Amino acid sequence: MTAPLLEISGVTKRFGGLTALSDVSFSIRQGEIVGLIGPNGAGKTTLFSNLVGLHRPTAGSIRLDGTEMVGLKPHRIAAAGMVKTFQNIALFLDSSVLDNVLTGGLMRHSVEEARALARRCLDQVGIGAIAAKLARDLSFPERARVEVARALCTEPRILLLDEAMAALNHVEMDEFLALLRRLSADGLTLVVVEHHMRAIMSLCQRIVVLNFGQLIATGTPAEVSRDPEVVKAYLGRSAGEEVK
Ligand SMILES: Nc1ncnc2c1ncn2[C@@H]1O[C@H](COP(=O)(O)OP(=O)(O)OP(=O)(O)O)[C@@H](O)[C@H]1O
Repeated sequence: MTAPLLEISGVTKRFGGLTALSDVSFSIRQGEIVGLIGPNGAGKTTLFSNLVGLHRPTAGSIRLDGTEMVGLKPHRIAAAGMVKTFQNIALFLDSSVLDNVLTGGLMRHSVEEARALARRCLDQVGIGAIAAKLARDLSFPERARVEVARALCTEPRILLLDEAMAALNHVEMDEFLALLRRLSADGLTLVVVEHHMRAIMSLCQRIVVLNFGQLIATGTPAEVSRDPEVVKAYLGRSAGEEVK
């Protein structure tokens, strides 16, 4: 058994009197696709923010390939190989797709190298043809892909996707899922927060369920979808489909 790529141990996050995450522990192996689900307010976004250094956990440890990430600034964590895409896609609207994506590469590369890398990342996500388009003119599916390309331009080992499929219809979502499967096949480790249950269940090998900041279940999609506590907290309300 190889050591986990990401090891989350006893992570607690309090905002004043509110405990958004309570002693959360789980680990992720290299190459896995893990889904993170739970009702609104369960702590999913807070966990992502703690993982990438936007928030510092009140307690606990986050080890990436054995190295402690707690206390590091987001750019150091990104340089170590862990980045997230954003729930509300924050692109530079008056810049081209290529310029938006190359910002991800400037951490390690010169502008020229970052531009070449950005072109490869755009090709990787299937939108090389729209490199010159302004971000403000993009469709939702294009935006979702640009956001992934920008994250890929940081050359991550593990990519956290925060509701990247929220604005997509079913056909667009299936195309996006195919992209994520390709990235996974290329060796990228993925953690996906998503309310679309069909997407999560078909994509992920393993699912972690949060409720009121606590980890209440982890297992394969089949295991968690028949876990009585998960059904009560989350799935029961959705009849197995989209929840919001
Ligand atoms: N910066 C903050 N200050 C205070 N409370 C916060 C902050 N960020 C999150 N919270 C609270 O922490 C809890 C967890 O919120 P979080 O956004 O992580 O949940 P979530 O599972 O991502 O929900 P959703 O599915 O709605 O995005 C909520 O009660 C939320 O109000």
